Amino acid sequence: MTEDAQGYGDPGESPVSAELVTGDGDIEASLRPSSLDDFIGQPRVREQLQLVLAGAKKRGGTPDHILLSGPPGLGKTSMAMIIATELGTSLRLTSGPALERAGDLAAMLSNLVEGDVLFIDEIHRIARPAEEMLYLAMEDFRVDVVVGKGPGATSIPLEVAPFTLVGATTRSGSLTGPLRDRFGFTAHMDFYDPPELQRILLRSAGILGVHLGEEASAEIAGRSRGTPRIANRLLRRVRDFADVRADGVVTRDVARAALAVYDVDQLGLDRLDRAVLSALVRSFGGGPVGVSTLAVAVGEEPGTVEEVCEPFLVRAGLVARTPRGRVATAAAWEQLGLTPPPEAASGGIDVRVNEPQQALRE
Ligand SMILES: Nc1ncnc2c1ncn2[C@@H]1O[C@H](COP(=O)(O)OP(=O)(O)OP(=O)(O)O)[C@@H](O)[C@H]1O
Ligand SMILES: [Mg+2]
Repeated sequence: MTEDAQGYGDPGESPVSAELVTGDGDIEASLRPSSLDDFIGQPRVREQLQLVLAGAKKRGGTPDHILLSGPPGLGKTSMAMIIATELGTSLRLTSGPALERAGDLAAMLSNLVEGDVLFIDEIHRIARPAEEMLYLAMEDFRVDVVVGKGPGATSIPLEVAPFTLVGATTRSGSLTGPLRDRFGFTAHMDFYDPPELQRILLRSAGILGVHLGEEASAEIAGRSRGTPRIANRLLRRVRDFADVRADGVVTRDVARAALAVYDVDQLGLDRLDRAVLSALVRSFGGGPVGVSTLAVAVGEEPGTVEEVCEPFLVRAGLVARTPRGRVATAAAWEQLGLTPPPEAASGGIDVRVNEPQQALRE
């Protein structure tokens, strides 16, 4: 490890990490939207869910099982809680890793009351025996509990009260086919655009009692990587700065100064992201270069570069993955204040945001 490398700190603790980190917990709970109307963004998912829930209510039954899929910090847990609230039932919460043995799940299922929402977070990490038990429970609202071992083992059928399973996953691709097929509805959560993040920030500021100006909210929204969790975290860092070094009011300049202290740039890149980008452009002429070579250049583990930095650099259109290695796009050169060589890949455009406008013009 070089000294430089230590300077980046633990990537999981970066202010722009999308993962839940120490200190997020209690605050996040207080910032969760509590109804579908309160939930900002994801208009398609909200409309679809509204129909699923209203349909079930009208028929007086339980809704289909629901899978919420999408990257960390976009509101899956919040949405699961909203589903239970909207149905007027209670939420029983567990997670894939907690369901190690089938017995763990059987205990959970036998305690359900009719209409309950069973929320299994990180459902892709559920152990195989529990998963197989879940198939039957989802389909027929019963489970077979095996008692004893070997030839003397008997299987006792157990009724389960009709319930709605809500599963959340950041990796819907790792779900087995049979499990995925048993969900009647899958909601794909997508990254938020800056105006939506701005509304989320203004709402959070209201709850936390932070004086957040319109321009300041735009400044923070632009650096939040499309992720409400990051937006809310940056808001808290900016609030600290405003309370300690200013008069508590978050203006655009206060937000900028605060985010500079935390090394979060205009695009929401942190120090390690910028180091990777700089190595790619300055040391390797823009690539192509292999991810492990790139990792050595910044003194980080290849896994960290690949899983922590790269996804956002690619999404932001700064880096392209090619069969020959990683390549800097023209936007990456420009981001570093350099003139891109003519052969640099274009990229650099957030296709998702631009698409609808494009369609309107045609
Ligand atoms: N649409 C939204 N409106 C307002 N706040 C939101 C919204 N979506 C998420 N948040 C906030 O972002 C934070 C993270 O949301 P949540 O915990 O639901 O994400 P998640 O998708 O479950 O993440 P993970 O994959 O890490 O479990 C919460 O504090 C929540 O209040
Ligand atoms: Mg969650």
